[in-house]
Formats: sequence, C-alpha cells, structure tokens
Amino acid sequence: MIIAIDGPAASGKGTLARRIAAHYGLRHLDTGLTYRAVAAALLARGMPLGDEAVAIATARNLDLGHLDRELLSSHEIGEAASRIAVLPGLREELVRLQRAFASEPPGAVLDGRDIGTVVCPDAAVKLYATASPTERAKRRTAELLSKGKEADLETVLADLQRRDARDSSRSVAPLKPAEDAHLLDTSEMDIETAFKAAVDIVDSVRAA
Ligand SMILES: Nc1ncnc2c1ncn2[C@@H]1O[C@H](COP(=O)(O)OP(=O)(O)O)[C@@H](O)[C@H]1O
Ligand SMILES: Nc1ccn([C@@H]2O[C@H](COP(=O)(O)OP(=O)(O)O)[C@@H](O)[C@H]2O)c(=O)n1
Repeated sequence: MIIAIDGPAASGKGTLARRIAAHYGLRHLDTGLTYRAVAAALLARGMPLGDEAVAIATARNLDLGHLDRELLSSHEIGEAASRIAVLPGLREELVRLQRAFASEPPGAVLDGRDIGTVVCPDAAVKLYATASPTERAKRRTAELLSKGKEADLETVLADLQRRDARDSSRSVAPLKPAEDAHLLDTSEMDIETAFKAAVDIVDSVRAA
C-alpha cells in the first residue's frame, strides 16, 4: 500500500506520515529532505543554486537511507530547497529515486508537495494536510525554539508564505491537492487528533 501525504510548509505532513507509517507497518520517506539534501550540498560547496547539471549530479549521489532532518532543518536550507525545486531535470531525478523507494514491498508513506499528483498518482490513499498560515508559523517557531535555534513568529510566517507561494506557482509539479485527495485541516487539532482523523480516512478508503 502506498499513502501519499502532501501539503504546505509546516502543515504537519511529516509528523502524520511518520505516525501513519508506524501504524500500518509501512516505510516512510520525507521527500522534502531529498530537495533539502541537494540544496545543502550545493550551499556547502558554494555552488550556484540555478546550475541544474550540478544539482542533478548531486541528486544521483543521494543516499535515501542517510537523510538527517536535524542537519537539514535550517531556514536557509529550506529556502534554497524551494529555489532548486523549480528545476525540472532535478525533479525528474529525485522523483525517480522517490518512486523506487515507494515501489518496494510492503509499500510506503511518502510526504511532500507532489506525491499525489506526480510521484505516486496511483497511491491507495491521498491526504492533503493543511493548517492556517498563523498556526503553521506558530508550530514551526515552537519547533525551532525547542531545538535551541533562533526564531520569531513574524519572520517564520513570512518565510513559510514566500515558500508556499513559490511552491504553488512553479510550472513543474506545483503544490496542489490531487483531485482525489482527502483534505485534512489540522488548524484546530492537536497531533493525536490529527493522527486519528488521518487513520479514519485511510481505513474508510481501504474498506470502500
Ligand atoms: N496537529 C498538530 N498540532 C500541533 N503541532 C503540530 C501538529 N502537527 C505537527 N505539529 C508540529 O508542527 C511542527 C511542524 O510539523 P511537521 O510534521 O514537521 O510539518 P511538515 O512536515 O508539514 O513541514 C512540528 O514541530 C510538529 O511537531
Ligand atoms: N515533494 C516535494 C518535497 C519538497 N519540495 C521542495 O522542498 C522544500 C522543502 O520541503 P520540506 O517538506 O522539507 O519543507 P517543510 O514543509 O518541512 O518546511 C519545499 O519548500 C519545496 O520547494 C518539493 O518541491 N517537492
């Protein structure tokens, strides 16, 4: 079984994906980390973010087993990830890796921006997680502060909105719900409530 979870920045899709994968005994891939890892490698080498050939070569060396969210979680890397995510050839390369991961038994939960629309259009269940921009900014700010990083609500909100606008307006694989995605607005839900709502959706789709 493949479960696709998409949504804007800090909507809780990664948290849901991890818990749903554990609940159903599936593997999990946070596809945002694949874009972040390429961006981080380019930044570390001082390479321009618009050089598609270098970005593709970097993607070919990615090891999906060693993507570390802690190391890749910074604002700068997230911003650079969304800038390289407009490159069609890079997306093609990363989608190839992501599909290979998804195709291995017993199946997987993938979260990102284009899982239901491009990477796994035949996924058994598609969720689109949202929450209001202010709620998402509050959650991301709390997350950064809890890790001892600097963060203020206004800056984080502006960062998320800029990234969402770029991700939604790009011509290749823009952020949008698949036509058959189930929308899950978690603005008023805590993590446990959101997880239970997601499991209810998955179970009802499987039973249908
Ligand atoms: N329903 C929720 N209520 C409160 N906090 C949440 C909820 N879902 C996720 N979070 C928290 O919000 C932050 C962002 O969640 P995350 O799953 O990383 O989002 P995404 O993968 O969409 O960027 C994390 O610190 C997470 O613990
Ligand atoms: N499937 C995906 C996943 C991420 N991305 C890009 O990678 C960036 C970082 O993704 P992420 O999921 O790690 O970001 P957060 O939602 O965790 O802040 C996004 O802003 C997108 O530009 C994408 O284009 N397609």
